[in-house]
Amino acid sequence: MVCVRQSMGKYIKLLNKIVDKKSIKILCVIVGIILCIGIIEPLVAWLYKIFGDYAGHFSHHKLDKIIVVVILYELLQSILQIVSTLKDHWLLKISYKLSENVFEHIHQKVKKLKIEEFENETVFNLLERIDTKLGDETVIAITTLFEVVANIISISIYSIMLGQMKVYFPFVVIVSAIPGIYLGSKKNKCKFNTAKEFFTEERKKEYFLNVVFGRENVKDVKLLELEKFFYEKAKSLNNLLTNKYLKINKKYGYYEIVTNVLKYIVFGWCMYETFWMVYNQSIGLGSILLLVNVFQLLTQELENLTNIIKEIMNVTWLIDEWEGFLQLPEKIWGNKLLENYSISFENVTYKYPASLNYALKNISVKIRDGEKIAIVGENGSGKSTFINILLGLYTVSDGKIRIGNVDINEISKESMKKIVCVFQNYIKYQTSIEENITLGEKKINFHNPFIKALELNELLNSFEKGEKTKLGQLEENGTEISGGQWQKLAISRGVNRESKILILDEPTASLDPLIENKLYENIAELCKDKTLLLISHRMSACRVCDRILTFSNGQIVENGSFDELIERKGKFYEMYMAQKECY
Ligand SMILES: Nc1ncnc2c1ncn2[C@@H]1O[C@H](COP(=O)(O)OP(=O)(O)OP(=O)(O)O)[C@@H](O)[C@H]1O
Repeated sequence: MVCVRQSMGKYIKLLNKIVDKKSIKILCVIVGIILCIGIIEPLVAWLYKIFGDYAGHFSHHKLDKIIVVVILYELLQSILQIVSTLKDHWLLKISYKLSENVFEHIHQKVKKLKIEEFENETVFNLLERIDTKLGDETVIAITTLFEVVANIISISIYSIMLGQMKVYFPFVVIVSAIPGIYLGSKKNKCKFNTAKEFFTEERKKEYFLNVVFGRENVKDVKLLELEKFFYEKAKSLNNLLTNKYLKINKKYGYYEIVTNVLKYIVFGWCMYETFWMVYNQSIGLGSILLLVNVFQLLTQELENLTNIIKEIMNVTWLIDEWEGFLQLPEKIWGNKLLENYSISFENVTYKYPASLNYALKNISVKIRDGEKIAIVGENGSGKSTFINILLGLYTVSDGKIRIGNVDINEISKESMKKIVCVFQNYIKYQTSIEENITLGEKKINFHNPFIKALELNELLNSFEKGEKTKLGQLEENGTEISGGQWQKLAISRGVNRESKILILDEPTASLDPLIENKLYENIAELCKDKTLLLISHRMSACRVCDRILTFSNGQIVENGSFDELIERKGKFYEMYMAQKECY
């Protein structure tokens, strides 16, 4: 009882969050319809009994009454049909509305979540489960919740009907259904827990299937004949999951057979009693029809009740997860606006939440506002981590970071937005070229010197629909573009936004040498009003920067101009010479 009260409490809390004024109106209409159905259904069964009684003692002068009963029966059936159709329509409407509200809540929370939370697998699973299930489950549970009322009305009316034959009939029928209801809820909980426990396996299975069937992987998969390799992986995970669910079904299947047998023994007994009453003429023939009908309907209503309880419990368990999700730490922004964008790292040390090793160790560096800095180093030396921290994506606990002399944790979101980064693994958005660059913000600035240097205009002119050209394979008439062209769009996206610090992580890896050269030669002019941080594995490109920071094993091991580092003959010189020898 306490458990049910708690479930209802949580449930109402969730409803409070997601039900708005418009949904309340729709819900009222649905409740009205459901109540109508709850009353009409037993009436139909009652008319069926009256018809049976008249048919049992047929005489011509009862014909008009029989006709009235048949007409009423038909009338109620058609009304039932109409209100059922209306119910489906309104249910669909409320489903869309509530799903929208749930997703809005999820979206708002995800927006505020700290990025570190996405590193944790449990949180990631939780997010995905809530995202994909909570909307649907809540809607089902809300609508079924109102059906409880209709159910109880129907069950009460059917019980009164049965009780008129023998007082204990409704009692034994309901009691015989209780073990089934109990087992149903246990089986459901077991399935839910299994789904939760094996969520990672389910996700892996989907991933492997996507590798085999995904359009974006087709070249690799076909060329290397990877179908069998990945399909086998998906198959073995699928077998594991199927076996788990089969085991649950098998276990509860035996119990279900026993409870069903019990139910039909009770029905047999009621039938036997009814036959005797008809035989003794204490009740009419219609009562047999009523018993068959009502037993069927009553057990059906009780089963519905089980399903409703199941849905409510499903949501209750999801609500627990939802509450856990709402408790996840949010990124807290400061309120200070920046006047300049000089950067200072003092003894900054950082370790990713999921890692045992430090990605950055005791980093101290100062960068003046407007300086052009190249960041170099071996793979895994900490360059991207340095950038991620500067962008405020990850929070450091050891050391101090200041931008414009303000602690990074106190800077407003508005000011932090002026630090723009074009990541090495940029996203290829499956939208139009224009949207790829603007992402819903201001228009493409074709006067931007960077965009001019990238020859974006020439690229757009090569397509019939220019910037409106749809990219990717989501749409039938989507256009596929080359790797270098995608990179041009990614850089344009970054430089089209107003920035004070521009970070380019391996920006020219896919660009042709002519464009690349044009960018590097003019970099000082292109970024004249801002700080530039350029991560590059092309040592010669670093020549255009004021200073070079060489990262090694999470530390800055060199800090100086191109000429100074060449002269020093250290790590940078070693990497530079290694590349030079290839030419
Ligand atoms: N999300 C993460 N979780 C755990 N460890 C990470 C994560 N990202 C990076 N690392 C680790 O942190 C260290 C620094 O990685 P980082 O990405 O900063 O290197 P990088 O210098 O940018 O390398 P590359 O030149 O290959 O891009 C590496 O040892 C890497 O394995």
